[in-house]
Amino acid sequence: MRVPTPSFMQVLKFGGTSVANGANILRVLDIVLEAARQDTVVVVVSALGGITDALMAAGQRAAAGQAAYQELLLHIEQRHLEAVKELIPVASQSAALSQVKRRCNELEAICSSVFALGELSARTLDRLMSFGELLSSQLVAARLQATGTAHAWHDSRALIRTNSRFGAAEVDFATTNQLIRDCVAAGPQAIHVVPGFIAADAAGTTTTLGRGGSDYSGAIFAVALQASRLEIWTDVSGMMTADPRLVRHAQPIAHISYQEAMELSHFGAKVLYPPTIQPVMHAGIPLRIKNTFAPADYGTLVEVAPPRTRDTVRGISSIGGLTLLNLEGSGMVGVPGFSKRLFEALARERVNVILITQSSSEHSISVAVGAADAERARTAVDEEFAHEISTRRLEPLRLETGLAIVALVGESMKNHPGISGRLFSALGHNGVNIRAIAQGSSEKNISTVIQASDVKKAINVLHEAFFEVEYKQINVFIVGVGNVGRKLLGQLQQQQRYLLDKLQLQLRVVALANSRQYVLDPNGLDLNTWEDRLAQGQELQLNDLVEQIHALNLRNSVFVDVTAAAEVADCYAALLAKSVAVVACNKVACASAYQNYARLKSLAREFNTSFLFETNVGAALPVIGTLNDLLRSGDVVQRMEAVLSGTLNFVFNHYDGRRPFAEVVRQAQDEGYTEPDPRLDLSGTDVARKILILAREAGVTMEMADIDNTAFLPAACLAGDVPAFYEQLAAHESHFRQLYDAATAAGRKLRFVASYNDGQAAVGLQAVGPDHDLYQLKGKDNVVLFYTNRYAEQPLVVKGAGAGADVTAAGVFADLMRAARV
Ligand SMILES: NC(=O)C1=CN([C@@H]2O[C@H](COP(=O)(O)OP(=O)(O)OC[C@H]3O[C@@H](n4cnc5c(N)ncnc54)[C@H](O)[C@@H]3O)[C@@H](O)[C@H]2O)C=CC1
Ligand SMILES: N[C@@H](CC=O)C(=O)O
Repeated sequence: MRVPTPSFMQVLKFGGTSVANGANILRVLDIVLEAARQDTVVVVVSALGGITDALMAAGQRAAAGQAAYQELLLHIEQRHLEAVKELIPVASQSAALSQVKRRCNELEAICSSVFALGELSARTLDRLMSFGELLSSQLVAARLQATGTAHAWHDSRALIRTNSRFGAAEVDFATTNQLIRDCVAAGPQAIHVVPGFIAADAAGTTTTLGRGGSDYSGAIFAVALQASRLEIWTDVSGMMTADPRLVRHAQPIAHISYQEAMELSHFGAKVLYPPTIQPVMHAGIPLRIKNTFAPADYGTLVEVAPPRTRDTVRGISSIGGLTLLNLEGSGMVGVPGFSKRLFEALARERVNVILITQSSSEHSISVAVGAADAERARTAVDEEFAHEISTRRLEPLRLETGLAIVALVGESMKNHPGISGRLFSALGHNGVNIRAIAQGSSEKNISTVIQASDVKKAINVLHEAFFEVEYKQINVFIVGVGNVGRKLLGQLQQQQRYLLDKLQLQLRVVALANSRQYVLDPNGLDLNTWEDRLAQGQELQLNDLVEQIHALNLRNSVFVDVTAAAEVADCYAALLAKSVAVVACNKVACASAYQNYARLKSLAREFNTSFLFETNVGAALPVIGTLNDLLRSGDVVQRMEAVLSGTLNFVFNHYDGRRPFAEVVRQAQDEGYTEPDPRLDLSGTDVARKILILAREAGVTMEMADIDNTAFLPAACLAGDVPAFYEQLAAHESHFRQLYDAATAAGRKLRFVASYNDGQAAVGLQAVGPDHDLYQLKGKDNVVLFYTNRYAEQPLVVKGAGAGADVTAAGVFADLMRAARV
């Protein structure tokens, strides 16, 4: 790299949005005049935003015999005439207006020839497209003229010499440098205005430098003039850590090396046309990206040795619209020349290879190419290897479509172990499947090939992992807003600020549903107004909701089931299989067929997500967590004895014959301890589910039918619906009174006990004496006694409130935090 000699020349290039209309051009000229107070300035101008596309479309329409090309020409002319009127006082408009008219007449003539011939060659297209930059640069010059500012306008076709590769011409730098120096450096003016993008071949025929080529024109002028700097003025404040359209918290990168800028620009950071960097890098010219609409912003300085920052990754970028070509077969192993033939076949078809990866077994090579090239590539490669395919040494080329590359870029990555580990773990936790990986030995770029539909999620997840250490977004979908759900929402609302400030966690409730309706807002619902929003929500179809959760594909997604519904539990598998974490206080899934319970747990493991249900037993008490801790540390559960029903404990602690049994049960329901259907509590089913879940968590394969449930309710109480149940409880008051009196007479208390012993589980009512561990259990408390190898004599005891909407909601909240891996 050469150290440039001091120069008082700056090259400023302005993009299409910067010169989109008269008002913007005035901003541009403020910037130019400011720069010209110190240095000679070369102003490289792009076409007005949207004009190049309009010119191409006009040419294509004309070639297709569509007279409607004229509408586009009219539109192009109007845009420029309007700009003249905005820029130049009426009295002096006529010269500029007639210049626009003249250019547009030329344009019309070319288009009508294309129309007559029905053909648009690359050469003619270059000619057509050149009008965008010719017109825009002349507008800028016309304004300078009108304000009496000394300047010179030059036609870049006389200054930049290229070969005749129309559409992406290659520059002859030796001739170009001389032409530019002779013309610009020799001129007395402080401001030189030139059209970007266009050039000419040795015969003087118009060529173009590729889409985005105005940046490249800027670099060509900067190098030829040995400018002190090149500034690319655009509509964003520099290169960003990620595409701001995809990542809300993307930040401008203040300093970046040429190499990193090159990597990022190749990988879709559209602010800079990739070929721009190479020439200025070799000439050692600093390149600055600035925002025309926020000129005070620092922007991005591309330089040799940017200052070190704590960020090892400089930016994250992506390219979409890719197809992976997979060449596989045992015939390649140990045989030199296969890759050469593969790449030659692709090169013959002018297929641009974007990424290459080969397994060390040499059994397969994967190559990412643009989707538009894929079928041509398939034909070329299958023809090249026709013999090997027919003899089954190779498989026909296999194509995987709908892919994209997401890449981490940063020169410091090579000095930091663990970058790829963080990348894979962040993507893995979010169910982003990596189809291929490439990392050069220079470690400036780690590229992953993933499904295009995962790009937004992947970039956000990686941005959080590498740039937002202090900030993580959790997206929550809550189904069920009854007793517990409502309390949960209240707790989330109350804690949202705390979570953000203290844990740097942005917890967003994206969807809410009850049995009838749901409301979904990808930006998160306001928890102060959720009831109104839900009341105006859409009719709930659970499958639709699940599909929408998949389609949104938000990072760190957690589905929370606060219902008692089997159909909601039936959704878990589909969610877990897409790496959406599931938190449930609904016990249906874990108490369903063992096979289903085991499958859900295995899906969570397979898809690297969480299935959490601590509140299934003992509400927020750490029962399942404690059991898991015992097992993980190698202990073995021998026996469990427990009171697991808050409702039944409340009922037997409050019933003394003075108030009817039915009334005490009603109170338990009113206080929010019972299941939505209280018959599940009173019948012992809820307790049977809980001991089943504990036994399963302890490693036992068991079904509901294996649990011995000694009911204490007369059968008639369960014969009808809930109102009938209460009527029957009242009708059988003497039965309950008898149970109570018998226990009291013996100095005992009634407890509904769940027990597990050596693979057998049972639930039933017992009258326990004062020396029994369960005798003193107050109110709605639950207790679990774990007898294990380590806790053989005295059990490990977990005890406390085992029911109630508030505590249950808190337990769900805690699981939610665990699922978010906070
Ligand atoms: N209350 C407690 O102490 C504890 C309760 N639980 C569990 O919490 C869950 C919820 O209990 P509660 O809030 O008392 O029930 P609830 O009856 O008050 O509320 C249930 C909610 O689920 C909704 N829902 C019902 N079926 C639905 C469906 N098919 N699709 C979508 N939404 C549906 C309802 O509209 C309602 O919003 C139950 O599974 C219960 O076992 C767990 C531990 C303790
Ligand atoms: N209905 C249950 C609530 C918790 O699971 C109970 O009473 O314990």
